[in-house]
Amino acid sequence: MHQLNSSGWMSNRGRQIVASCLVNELQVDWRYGAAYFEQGLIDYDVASNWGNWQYIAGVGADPRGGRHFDIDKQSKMFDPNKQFIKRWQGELGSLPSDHTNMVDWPV
Ligand SMILES: Cc1cc2nc3c(=O)[nH]c(=O)nc-3n(C[C@H](O)[C@H](O)[C@H](O)COP(=O)(O)OP(=O)(O)OC[C@H]3O[C@@H](n4cnc5c(N)ncnc54)[C@H](O)[C@@H]3O)c2cc1C
Repeated sequence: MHQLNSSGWMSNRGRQIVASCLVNELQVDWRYGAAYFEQGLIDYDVASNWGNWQYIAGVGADPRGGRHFDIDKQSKMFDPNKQFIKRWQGELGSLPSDHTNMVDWPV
């Protein structure tokens, strides 16, 4: 979220992970996340954004559930040396890796 907030961009994997986190760990209505991405993404596109949020939330045209990303597993697979986390985590850098909160979300 720090990357999105400061640059307006995030990788596809990052978007999927934070969307899953908002919906599953934080139990927030996916539409708040989609609206937040809409105002923050430099490549915002109505169909890609809202369609991908629906996909992660398991609603819409393809309402299959179970798209819950395991944050620790994703981190170990794609950021094993925690370079990305260290680069973007900012003031949360000293907290445990399993720490999730709403500090960067507009809720
Ligand atoms: C929750 C969420 C919101 C998103 N919102 C947007 C958005 O507002 N605008 C947007 O352009 N993309 C959106 N995407 C799709 C995707 O994240 C970006 O297109 C991708 O990150 C762009 O990076 P890239 O150019 O390196 O693409 P690459 O990963 O190299 O892919 C090449 C091209 O394929 C297309 N593409 C790749 N993955 C997706 C995908 N999951 N859905 C649709 N197209 C894809 C893009 O046009 C991209 O330029 C969203 C994805 C998620 C999970």
